[in-house]
Amino acid sequence: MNATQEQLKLKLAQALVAAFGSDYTGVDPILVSASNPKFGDFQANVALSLSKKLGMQPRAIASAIVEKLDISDICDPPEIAGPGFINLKLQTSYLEAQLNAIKADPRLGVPTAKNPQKEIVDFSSPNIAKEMHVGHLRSTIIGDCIARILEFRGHDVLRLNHVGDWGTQFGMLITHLVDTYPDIGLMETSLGNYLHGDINIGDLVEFYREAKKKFDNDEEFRERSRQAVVNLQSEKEPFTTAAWTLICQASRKEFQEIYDRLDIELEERGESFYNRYLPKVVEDLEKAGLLEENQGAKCVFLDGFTNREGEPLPLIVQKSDGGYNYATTDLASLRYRIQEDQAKRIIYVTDAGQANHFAQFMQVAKKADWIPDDVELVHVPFGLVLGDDGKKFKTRSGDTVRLRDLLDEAVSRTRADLEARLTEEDREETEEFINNVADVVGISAVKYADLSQNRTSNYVFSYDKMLALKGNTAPYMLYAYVRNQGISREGNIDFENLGTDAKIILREDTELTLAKHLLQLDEVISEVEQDLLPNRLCDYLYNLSDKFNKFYENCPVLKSEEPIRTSRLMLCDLTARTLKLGLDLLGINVLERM
Ligand SMILES: NC(=[NH2+])NCCC[C@H](N)C(=O)O
Repeated sequence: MNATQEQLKLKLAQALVAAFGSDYTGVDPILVSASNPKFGDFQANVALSLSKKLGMQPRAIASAIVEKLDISDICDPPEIAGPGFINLKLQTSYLEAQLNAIKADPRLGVPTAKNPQKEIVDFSSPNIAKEMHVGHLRSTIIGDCIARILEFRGHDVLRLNHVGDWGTQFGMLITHLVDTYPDIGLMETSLGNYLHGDINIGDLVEFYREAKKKFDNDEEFRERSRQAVVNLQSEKEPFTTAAWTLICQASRKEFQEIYDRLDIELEERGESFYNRYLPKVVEDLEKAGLLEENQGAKCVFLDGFTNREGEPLPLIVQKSDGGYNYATTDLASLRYRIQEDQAKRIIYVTDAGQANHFAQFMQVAKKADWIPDDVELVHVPFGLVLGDDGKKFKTRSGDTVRLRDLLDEAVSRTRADLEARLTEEDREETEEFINNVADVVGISAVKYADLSQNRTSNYVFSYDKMLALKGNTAPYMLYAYVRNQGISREGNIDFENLGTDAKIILREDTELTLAKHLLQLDEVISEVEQDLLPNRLCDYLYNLSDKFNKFYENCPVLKSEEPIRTSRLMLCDLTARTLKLGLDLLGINVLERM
């Protein structure tokens, strides 16, 4: 609901009380968008719902409300239609005034949140020594977009990378490291301990595979790996800790390359961070009387999760060997984020496959009374990335796709398209220009393809579709911006120094439609802030460029007489700035030329 709607709602509520008395204070006037734009912009349906209570015909109720309704500064005189709808149509002068007010505002009329709060977005979160896969890519893109929108609204956002940097697999990785580089030694320095020697892990995924193979086949290796885990978890054995650090750093370097290319800011606080808080989780669950032993494991039985026999399922928080798991870590991190970070909303962005995990540990935390009433926990699930064949996205040979290769491919295809276009248009551009355009458009296409889908559904990854110049794609949106800028440039006016008498004037229907859409940005952004669906913003921007095109087809801009010429140029400029701001919130940089 935007400011205009809020104002209308308020005035309707006041009219209702004026007409029928204070018993009707707080009654919702049921203001919604008009079911048919022919009838106006909004309709209030309250008269129909009050008919029984008042013992009156809805149309009579509607006219009694309208009689007391003073909205002459916002709308044309209201009309009563059908069984008793109150139809409202925004006045052109009102729309003009609104646009003239936002045109000098860098936030384009989007207010900051009334109650800014601490929000944590837990996203990306790949696992050390494993490949960062397309699922992590989705989490990274969606999480970043959500964080950008919350930041724009003025919230204090903590972007957390909950990397999988802890667990029994590190035993075998450390042992394999020692076996592969027998010459390594420990250096103890004032800045901490590290390993020295000729170490070059190279391909970490391959390294992981080798370690796993030995672990599965060699009892002696397995035993040493177990000892390494014990050493690591005690955090007291410097060599093991240094080896672990080295492995994490190698992975981190690879992740960072991806983050740099995608322009992602993230603070790493991995699972290991919570190691020291794990025993206390179990202790406090015990104190809360929630803990039960089940085949040697400590667990909490869950409501609403049952096995095939219909018996309640347990959430294990400590395994029979004393080890902790993914859920224990999430319980510890949850407490830390509430108590230390003082978060009021914690948003977890992962694939829908983890929905049970989130529902389960959140249920346990609620049972233990660890979640204050003013704290909200939200799992933001997303669907799978599929290949053309409708199966999980893979390379032709059936391997998981490396993100680096995926981004390279998007960029090189963009480059090929661009070069073909340059030849066709007989245009010459520098190598630098071509590189930059290919990079921006290629990366943006990958991001936009992901964000423009309703995240809850699976989506089919297709280079052809995401790179198409037509349709709801990044290249199309970036073009819309460039074209728009081109018109403004040709108009040759200085938007920043237009003077106060330069005003937006709305004459044609297509201008009015565009104007109304431009004024809906704040509503869309607060919707995304609530329901965390970035595709709403993509849809908004796509519709914006569609409405702009219709306006541009219908209304001459550069050839118009003043003051219409300047007014229309200002509409172009506002559209361009709205596109730029919207794309920026999606994590996409615009180009001035392409
Ligand atoms: N707090 C969380 N559990 N965050 C998500 C972690 C994602 C996990 N590392 C994975 O790759 O699936």
